[in-house]
Amino acid sequence: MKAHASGATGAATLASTDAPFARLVGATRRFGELTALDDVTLDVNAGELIGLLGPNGAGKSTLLSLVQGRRRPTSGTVELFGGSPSDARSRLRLGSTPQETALPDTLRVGEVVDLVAAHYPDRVPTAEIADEFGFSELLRRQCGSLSGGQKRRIAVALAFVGRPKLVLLDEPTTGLDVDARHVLWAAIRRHHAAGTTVVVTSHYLEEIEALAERVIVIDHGRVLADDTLTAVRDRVMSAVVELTSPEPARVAALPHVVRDEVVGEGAAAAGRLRLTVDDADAFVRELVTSGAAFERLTVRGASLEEAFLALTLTEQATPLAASDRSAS
Ligand SMILES: Nc1ncnc2c1ncn2[C@@H]1O[C@H](COP(=O)(O)OP(=O)(O)OP(=O)(O)O)[C@@H](O)[C@H]1O
Repeated sequence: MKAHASGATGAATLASTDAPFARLVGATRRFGELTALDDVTLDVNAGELIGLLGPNGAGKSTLLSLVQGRRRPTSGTVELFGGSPSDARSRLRLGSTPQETALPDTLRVGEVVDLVAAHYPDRVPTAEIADEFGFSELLRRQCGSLSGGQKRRIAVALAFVGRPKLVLLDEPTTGLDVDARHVLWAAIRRHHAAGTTVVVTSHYLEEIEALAERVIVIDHGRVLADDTLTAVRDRVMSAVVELTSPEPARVAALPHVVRDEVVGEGAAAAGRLRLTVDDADAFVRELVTSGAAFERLTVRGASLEEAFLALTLTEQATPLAASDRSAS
């Protein structure tokens, strides 16, 4: 795993400092017995657009809350702009959207935008931000009358209204339809191109693919991968192969098999194997060359859950026990 990203964007040169905008070193956060974040070390550098990808409960929000200074690490350190995340000066350079949007029901949308913008020395004009995030027609509406998706769009826009250097977006497009999602993605990309550093969390691979240049995959509080989008996509793009074979242990031991299980019940399903492989074409070539008997082979793309699982197993390089292979 690498802790520093290439930051290969033109926007990186706009930064006034070489220090990372955020730095976590061995950051661990526990809630009682539960370790939500486990020994995380990474930098967020100026100009990056980072996707934090992980399933529900992976620790994404916890990581953001440490950077925002809303929570403290149980152990390890977290810095924001080279100082404490709870320092008010640091927060002026930070924009964020809470997962649960809480806009005051009785205020008009335009009033809320002005209220939030008033905290910042240099703000985006209301009409401009509304146009960019697609809610110009809502400016005079009371927040209480808005749909969940409309509130979501406004909440994300609020993260950018003070022209912060670093924006943290926690699942920005949850609950949005495809069109609204695309409007938001375009606005996020525009702000990034103009020099804003962005960290966005999601459990949708599609969203991370649409936005991020660097991807950090997190699960059970641990960083499983931290690399370019292309490199991470290659690794999570595993496939699931099913086949029936009288010699399952031999098939499961072939190269490219990351995970194996026997599926189905009863005699009819005996020898039916489900394999997660990191390269389906290469696996099938190996299978044929091996001479192992097989029939009824099917291949499909792995679900994100299966891909995460495969990634976890690859990272830990867990040897699959022979007993697992023959388990029913
Ligand atoms: N205040 C809290 N008290 C106890 N447990 C918590 C608290 N906040 C988070 N957790 C637990 O920590 C783990 C990580 O949660 P976190 O919200 O960071 O995950 P996430 O990746 O953001 O998930 P999601 O995608 O569902 O929002 C989960 O098991 C969660 O239940």
